[in-house]
Amino acid sequence: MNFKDYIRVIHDYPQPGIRFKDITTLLQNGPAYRAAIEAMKAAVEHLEIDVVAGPEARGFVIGAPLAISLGVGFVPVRKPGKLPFETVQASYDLEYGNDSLAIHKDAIKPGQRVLIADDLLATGGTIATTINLIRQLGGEVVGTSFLIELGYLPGREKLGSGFEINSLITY
Ligand SMILES: O=P(O)(O)OC[C@H]1O[C@H](OP(=O)(O)OP(=O)(O)O)[C@H](O)[C@@H]1O
Ligand SMILES: Nc1ncnc2[nH]cnc12
Repeated sequence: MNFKDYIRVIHDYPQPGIRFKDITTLLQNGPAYRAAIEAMKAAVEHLEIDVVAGPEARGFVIGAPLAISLGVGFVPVRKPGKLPFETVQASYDLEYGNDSLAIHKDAIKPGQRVLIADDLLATGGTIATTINLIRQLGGEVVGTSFLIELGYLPGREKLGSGFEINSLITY
């Protein structure tokens, strides 16, 4: 399946110069959505993953089905003020703007092998911050998995090394 055919590119959203990759057109197509999750699973199932973590919001619609297909749990990494228990939190810059993310202190057990999943790797700020939070809790990041990677931005470099970086579609 050519997954790129299911992504809608919107020019100058949310600001001039940005080519926004809209995944809603893939999500609304059951066979394409399922095939994308299965392809992402096939790329990471050798990693002996204990848990999948995904950042709010689009990381949920990729990370949660991926976790179910791998037979492991899912940890939501959320925008501030949303998680009810004690958290660790960090701020970061985006392709447009900036934001913060938080994770429950007991969400990851020391030594757990964590796969981070998201819809899209752009500057890498979101996932570099997620990696930082998971490592603060003693988790071992063994892989990162994306539906889309923007190859024209230095996201990979920002993530660092020591784990796999997988993406299904590259622009
Ligand atoms: O690599 P980066 O430059 O960090 O950008 C990628 C992130 O940006 C988008 O999320 P966004 O923060 O727009 O939130 P959303 O999922 O709630 O739409 C996207 O879903 C990734 O998480
Ligand atoms: N170009 C882009 N398209 C969709 N989501 C994004 N998140 C950050 N950059 C993006």
